[in-house]
Amino acid sequence: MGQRIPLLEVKDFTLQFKQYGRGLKQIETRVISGFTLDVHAGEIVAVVGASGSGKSLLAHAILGILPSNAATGGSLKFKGEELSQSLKERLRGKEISLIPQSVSYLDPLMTTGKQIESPLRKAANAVKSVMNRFQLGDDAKNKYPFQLSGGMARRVLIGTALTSGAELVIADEPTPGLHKSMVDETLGSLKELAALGRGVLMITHDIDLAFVVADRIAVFNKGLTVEVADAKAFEASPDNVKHPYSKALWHALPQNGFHSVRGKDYGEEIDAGCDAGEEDDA
Ligand SMILES: Nc1ncnc2c1ncn2[C@@H]1O[C@H](COP(=O)(O)OP(=O)(O)OP(=O)(O)O)[C@@H](O)[C@H]1O
Ligand code: NI
Repeated sequence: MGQRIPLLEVKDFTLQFKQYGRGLKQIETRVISGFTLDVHAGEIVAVVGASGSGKSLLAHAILGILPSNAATGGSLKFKGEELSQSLKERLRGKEISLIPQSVSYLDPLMTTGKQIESPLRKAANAVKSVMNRFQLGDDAKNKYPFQLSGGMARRVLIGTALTSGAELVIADEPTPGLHKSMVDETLGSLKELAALGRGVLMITHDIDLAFVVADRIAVFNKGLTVEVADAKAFEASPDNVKHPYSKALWHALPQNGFHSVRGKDYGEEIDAGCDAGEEDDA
């Protein structure tokens, strides 16, 4: 990727929570330690890690939407500029867009059509094509979030991020519960964004999804990057990755024998399965 300045640069990033223990004693819990990663324009980088390992918090830190008891260290830069809270707020939804993990991020007071339209001003054609692509027909357009099924709400979130024109799209577990065809549309859309020169950070616990779209895969375990690997090489063989945790993720895949690795080395059971419950609205 040469000397180009990355779109997103995460360096020695740490995240901890202040919580009250017994007797009002404050304790700090470290969730992310020394995380380093960059995303260049035109590439898809996946962050793969187990549930509860801090992946969503990383996304929320980049967007400036962390809970108030969180404190961070290290550096987050967008196009070479340190991301202060005020810069994050200026970029959010414009140059940096999030496909959130939870559908509760939809604005309850805005119809589907308006949500998808809102990051833009008047690109009616773009809105229409996204609505068609994600099977959100004219009837969906006038619905409010409480009237949408889970799968439909998820498609609205994806559509909203796609029309935003953002240079960096962060997709936090974008596909659970979607039909296979919609999973393919979503992954295809992320690839198109990268082909258009945008950067995509895709967060997932499902390494197979990462193999389908990512150029590079950052393996994340308990808030630490254990390594950043070339996606194609990683998919081809566990010999192409260095860390035992990455190798174990590969072996845990169904097509590689489903060797679930019990956790004494990693502190948890590695689950490479996909939790894809089928979409509930068709
Ligand atoms: N406000 C908070 N105070 C204390 N701990 C928190 C807070 N919010 C999140 N955590 C903890 O931080 C950890 C990481 O959470 P996060 O949601 O980033 O995980 P994740 O990797 O996205 O998991 P999943 O794959 O399930 O989405 C969790 O163990 C969670 O309990
Ligand atoms: Ni998460």
